[in-house]
Amino acid sequence: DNGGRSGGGGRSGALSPSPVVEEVQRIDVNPPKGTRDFPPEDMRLRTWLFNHFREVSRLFGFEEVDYPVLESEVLFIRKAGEEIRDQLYCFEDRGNRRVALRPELTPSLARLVIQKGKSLSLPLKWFAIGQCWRYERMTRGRRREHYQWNMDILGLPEVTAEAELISSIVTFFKRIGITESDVGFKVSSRKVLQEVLRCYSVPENLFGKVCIIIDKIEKIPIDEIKRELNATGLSEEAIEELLQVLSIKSLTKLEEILGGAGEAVAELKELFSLAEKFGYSEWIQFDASVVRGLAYYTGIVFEGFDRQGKLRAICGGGRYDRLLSTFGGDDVPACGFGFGDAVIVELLKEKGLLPELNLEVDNIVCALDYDLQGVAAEVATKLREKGQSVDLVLESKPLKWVFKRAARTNAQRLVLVGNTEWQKGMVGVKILSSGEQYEIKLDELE
Ligand SMILES: Nc1ccc(Br)nc1
Repeated sequence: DNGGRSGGGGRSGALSPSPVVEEVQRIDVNPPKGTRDFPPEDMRLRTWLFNHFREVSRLFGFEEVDYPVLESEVLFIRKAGEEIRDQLYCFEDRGNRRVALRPELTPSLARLVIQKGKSLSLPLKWFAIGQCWRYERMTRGRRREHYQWNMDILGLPEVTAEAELISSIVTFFKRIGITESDVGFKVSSRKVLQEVLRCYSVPENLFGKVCIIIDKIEKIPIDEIKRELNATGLSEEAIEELLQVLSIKSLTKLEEILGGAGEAVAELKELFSLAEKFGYSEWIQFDASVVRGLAYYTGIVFEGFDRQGKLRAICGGGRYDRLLSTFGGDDVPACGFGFGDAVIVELLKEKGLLPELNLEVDNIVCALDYDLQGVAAEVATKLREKGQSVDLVLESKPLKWVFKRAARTNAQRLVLVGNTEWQKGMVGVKILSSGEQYEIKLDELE
């Protein structure tokens, strides 16, 4: 029903009979397993979230970057037993190249920094929001893609970099109404682990593997953790000492155990002192059990958690000073974090903080006769040149239909182009919130 209005124009009511076509089997119109569509109402929430990511990144003076979602598989082949490796979305392309859909953004950043080499002036502060992938057996029915906000600082060995990154995440949380009573950061340093392992002369090359096993400490039974640690060659004594140290939740206690000479305690003390200055002391706590699940972290690590303990980690990050050399590049001190788009939405739902996001349009412009469609286009163009959004009705529709659409699109103003008014060079205007209506010359419309 095209509801044709008075006047010519528009297509005839009856469509010419379509040619006979064979029955077409309907395709599966759902997105591939583990992936999402973003219809308008979901896209509004995603845009709202990403706009906060971008605004915080801008406030902190970071530059936006991006990389291909498809990377050479070699970027992600690490032998530390990481889940991210086991679930790599990798395949052989038609040129017989081993490629992967990126599971994270940091290796791409490292690749680009090596590629740019000396042309980059350090320190660099880059941020990205990118879709990341995993290939997980759908038995667990979990998602295969998510968007991650990353912020990274390269070229700064000082702990001020980690302190700045945590400050940026706190800033983000505050902007969306999340407080320190909702969320905290568990902070530690892999140098704690390193210092314990060195006491038992555990070879450096086991460090990554041990970290990945320990990262599972709250996810699998402790006996399994001990078994896996034992399988790396750690002695029973070393395992016991390690687990003892990992249960420490106070920096003072850690200092008693490790002594004050090591880098781990010194760096963490500096971080907590900087947190005071940044004003987010209430948000962070030392927790030696935090190691994070990526093999390349070398120093301070942190993760955002919900204090009710209902959700998975909200975000996480840390220092990774040795990543570039694993790709044959010259090492550059580096730290960064990843912040996914899924857990944060669950948290906002939990806290009743999901924003009401409706479609907004300034004007809906409609010609009352199809012959005036050109004038309506002129009106729309003038308003758009003034920066006003216009939903231009592109067909002959009854006024009832126009009002219904105006209500659905939350249009602020209805501009009607009718012959009577247009004879006088005027258009009709109706303010939809108040019902006020008037005629006005086109060039006075603003
Ligand atoms: N790394 C990664 C990628 C995609 C999803 Br969903 N989760 C984790």
